Amino acid sequence: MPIIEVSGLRKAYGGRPVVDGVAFAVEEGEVFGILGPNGAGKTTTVECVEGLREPDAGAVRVAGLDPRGDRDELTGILGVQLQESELQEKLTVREALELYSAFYPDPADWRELAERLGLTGKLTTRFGRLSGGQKQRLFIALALVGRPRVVVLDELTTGLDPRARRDTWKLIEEIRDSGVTVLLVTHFMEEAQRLCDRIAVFRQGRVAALDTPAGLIRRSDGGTVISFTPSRPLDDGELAGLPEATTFERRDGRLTVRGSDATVNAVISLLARRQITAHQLRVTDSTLDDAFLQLTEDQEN
Ligand SMILES: Nc1ncnc2c1ncn2[C@@H]1O[C@H](COP(=O)(O)OP(=O)(O)OP(=O)(O)O)[C@@H](O)[C@H]1O
Repeated sequence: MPIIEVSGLRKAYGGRPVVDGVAFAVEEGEVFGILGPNGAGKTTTVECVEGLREPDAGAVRVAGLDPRGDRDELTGILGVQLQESELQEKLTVREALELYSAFYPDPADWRELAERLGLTGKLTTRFGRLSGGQKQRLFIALALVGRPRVVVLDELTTGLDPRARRDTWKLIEEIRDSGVTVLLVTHFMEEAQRLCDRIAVFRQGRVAALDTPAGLIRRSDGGTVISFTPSRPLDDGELAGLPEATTFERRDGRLTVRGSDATVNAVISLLARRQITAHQLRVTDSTLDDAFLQLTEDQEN
């Protein structure tokens, strides 16, 4: 049984639907990503999962519980990343951890969490004096202190420097490895590609696509990209005849061909047959960025 089930979810503000028939199911132990342009309905959806907003229609279940009807029970299962404003500036890290531990009957050892999150040296520091990255670590610790089965992280690494972001990714992987299910809203494609087992791409209040990162990339026309500067010009007719090639373009003498592995092999044998050398040859996979842009290109913000 999926640990999170959302079906037919609808929410409108002032008669304007912002979530319009969203459905997805998250399996226990997954890192499930929600991607989408600004205003696509991601936060509204996760807040319905958290029980913070009331859907107009549809059903949400977390471990079989109704997030609004079974709020008390849900608190023991679901860990939610806090927003900054929800902590007082003067609270120290230790006080915050102790306070939140007291909310749960069987909390995790907050000292161990602080250690795992690199906060041991900051226990007496007031919240208002923590850096952005340290605050994020504290929010993760607070989301985990109740030993949740599911954590919801909404734009967790926004505002973090590249190192803090990478450290946070490692943490999410550790959380996942300890068996916790993670629902992750993010705008960072690299983050989604690295962390998520599956991703729902939202567009205008609906799920435009739901697949693994690799599956989403495969669906886009991108595929594999080979680019090189040929030592002699290549004929358009020969390029057009390459198997599974979707597009080719020339810029400043450099040729870029999109297609599949078969296209790449055909390009290499064509070059060998014509005794053409490929300078600065690069073969890359198209990225989640490409897939995301294609899936969401017509959303009006
Ligand atoms: N309380 C509210 N009252 C009126 N409109 C709202 C309210 N909350 C959200 N909206 C609108 O609903 C739409 C979806 O908002 P939501 O926050 O769910 O989007 P999002 O996908 O999380 O966007 P972002 O990536 O910018 O965080 C937006 O157009 C937003 O302006």
